Amino acid sequence: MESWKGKYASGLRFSFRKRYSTEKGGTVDEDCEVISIGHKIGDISYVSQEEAQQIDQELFNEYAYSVDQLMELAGHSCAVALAKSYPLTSLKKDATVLVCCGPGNNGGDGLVCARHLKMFGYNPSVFYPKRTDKPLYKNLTIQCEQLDIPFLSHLPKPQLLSDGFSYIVDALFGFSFKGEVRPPFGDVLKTLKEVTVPICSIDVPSGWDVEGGNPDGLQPEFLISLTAPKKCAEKFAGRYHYLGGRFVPPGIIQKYELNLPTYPGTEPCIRLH
Ligand SMILES: NC(=O)C1=CN([C@@H]2O[C@H](COP(=O)(O)OP(=O)(O)OC[C@H]3O[C@@H](n4cnc5c(N)ncnc54)[C@H](OP(=O)(O)O)[C@@H]3O)[C@@H](O)[C@H]2O)[C@@H](O)CC1
Ligand SMILES: [K+]
Repeated sequence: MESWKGKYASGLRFSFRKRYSTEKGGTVDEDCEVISIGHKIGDISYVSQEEAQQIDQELFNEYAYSVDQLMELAGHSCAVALAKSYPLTSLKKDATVLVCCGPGNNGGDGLVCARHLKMFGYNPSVFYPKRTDKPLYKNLTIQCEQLDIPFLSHLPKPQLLSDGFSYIVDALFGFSFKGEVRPPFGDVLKTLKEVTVPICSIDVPSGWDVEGGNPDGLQPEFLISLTAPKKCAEKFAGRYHYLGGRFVPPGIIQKYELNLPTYPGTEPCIRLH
């Protein structure tokens, strides 16, 4: 398992020696290492909502990535992390999965993830209640439809969901979620809270404050943080926490003093715990 334990290779690394005076008048030296200013070794970065949005904008505006590119990498890393956590052989024979997609880019990640899950041999369905007319989302929807991925017209009751799906991917809201949940998503979140199969959240557990979390909200079993974990991820108590979205350039890591683990080999994701 490529689990990560306090090892950092990205960001800036500083070694220095601290000298302390002792009560008896002598001195004691201590070797210290700091990875990225402000973070002690062993600390992983958790970014604020504002930082996440700034990084997002910089990737598009300064680094010239398109949203399609990053969404493809992000959604692919989600599908890989899910396949590692819930291998086909561990699921019921038909390996049915429901992907719930929201109106923004988190929902777009969900559509990409559904497509890759299908390519990996899973049997995804999509629930996508609030669509946009933007070509990117229309294309992602057509790509799924062309793979015979069903789109549900309504969300079944919790019992039916628990009986019908091995796990449910929560791609409703990511780092731009703010305030009280607005319709129709209040009912969706209420239903998801009652299912007994694992909930797997992309980037932020939906309905959680991006920084403060939500002790009364969804309690996912799986979370994949994209780019860098958001502050609310410190409150994640589920079984699988992954980092994905292996596209953060060194300039962003340095500017935002990000302390992130090194992805092993060619992996698009890494398990944090
Ligand atoms: N660079 C990266 O790291 C990359 C990030 N990526 C992904 O993008 C995600 C961020 O996407 P995002 O900015 O589009 O916002 P997201 O969180 O999907 O939600 C916005 C939508 O939610 C709605 N909404 C908000 N609050 C609400 C409420 N209380 N109740 C109801 N609705 C509410 C809001 O509605 P509106 O305010 O417009 O009415 C809007 O429609 C990020 O988490 C990651 O998954 C990757 O794709 C690529 C690389
Ligand atoms: K989510």
